[in-house]
Amino acid sequence: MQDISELKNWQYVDGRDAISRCFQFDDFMKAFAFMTQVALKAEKMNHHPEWLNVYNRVEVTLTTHDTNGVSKKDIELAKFMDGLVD
Ligand SMILES: C[C@H](O)[C@H](O)[C@H]1CNC2=NC(N)=NC(=O)C2=N1
Repeated sequence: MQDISELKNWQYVDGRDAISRCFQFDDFMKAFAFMTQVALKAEKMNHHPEWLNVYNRVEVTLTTHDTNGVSKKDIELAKFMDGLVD
């Protein structure tokens, strides 16, 4: 298990070696702009989130399929997302 103590708004998903955070925005377009920025970073990293968008909310779950658990790539992508909103 990776140390996620520095990721203040993320938590381990029950029953999975994965971490998640729910982001809430003013409206859909701000949520989608966030997702667009993350998508570009994910593609650059070749490391992609599992996420659900409902209107102004984006629920993100991060885990690494290749290693069946949370890896440093997940921590890096989580920090990137936090940097966009916090
Ligand atoms: C072949 C493999 O699917 C690719 O290297 C990338 C694509 N994006 C990925 N994203 C995530 N979350 N985990 C992976 O292991 C992963 N692998």
